[in-house]
Amino acid sequence: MRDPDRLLARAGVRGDPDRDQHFLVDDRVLDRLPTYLPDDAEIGHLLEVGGGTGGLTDRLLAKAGDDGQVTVVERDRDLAAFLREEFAEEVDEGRLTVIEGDALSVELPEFTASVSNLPYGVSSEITFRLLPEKRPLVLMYQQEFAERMVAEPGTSAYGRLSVSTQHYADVEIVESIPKEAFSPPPAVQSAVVRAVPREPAYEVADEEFFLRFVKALFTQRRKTIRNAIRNTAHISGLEEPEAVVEAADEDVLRKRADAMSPTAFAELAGLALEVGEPETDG
Ligand SMILES: C[S@@+](CC[C@H](N)C(=O)[O-])C[C@H]1O[C@@H](n2cnc3c(N)ncnc32)[C@H](O)[C@@H]1O
Repeated sequence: MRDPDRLLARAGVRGDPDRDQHFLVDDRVLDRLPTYLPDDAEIGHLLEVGGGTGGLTDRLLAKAGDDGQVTVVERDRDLAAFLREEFAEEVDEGRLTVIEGDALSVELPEFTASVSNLPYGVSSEITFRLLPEKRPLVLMYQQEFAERMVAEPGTSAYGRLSVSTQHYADVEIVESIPKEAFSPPPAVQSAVVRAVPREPAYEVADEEFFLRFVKALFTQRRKTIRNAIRNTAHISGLEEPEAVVEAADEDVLRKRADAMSPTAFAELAGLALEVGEPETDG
């Protein structure tokens, strides 16, 4: 395996925190990251968002093996050029593709799994690009963000992020990473989250509405669901919030958003779609 300190030296860069550049320089952490993929994950095509100086790219190429491939998306032009040069052999063999561009807007390949140390400034947006692809993900975040993703109902960290993440996948924090594992060290501790996709317990016909509805109800997390549905129709886009209140179970209406499981949210969103006449973008 390539030494991450040497890669950093060869790349001749200093990570720039303003551009979300914190490079992993701890060999042991780098070695462990791919091992967090579930045992039955398909390894054929691994995606890495934010390649940096290539420490993780190197491990992913080893994980993918001679028959597999890796695609790295890197926004920084110099780093993308460095990756192509450093891994020239793998690029020539067709085992590595380096896409220079913004992971929020470039076309992503059909990957089978992703392992990435995400740019923290756009963690949320990237996560919601990757989750709907329904592939296993091992992603690194700021600790506090990771805790919100995996939080359970009734806890202070539970919110919109927890519900919308857990709708798509079973998620858990598999490791916390100290700042010293990075160069330059970020301001806060990091955590690795494993997300294993599964069929939602309740499929909502319009996912965009579901996410908007959850967002709306959490703007009033201290109110009952009954009042939150009524008060947030301008956010959820429900034309007939009262019809939803009439059709929903009393047990649900009495709860607060932070006590509702992701499945309960999905069921309520399904009902709201049926009777609440939500506005649609189309
Ligand atoms: C936290 S660093 C991780 C680098 C490397 N994977 C590692 O673990 O050492 C994030 C990387 O993402 C890149 N980056 C930042 N914003 C990006 C974006 N919107 N799209 C693609 N790459 C981005 C940065 O230039 C940086 O190299």
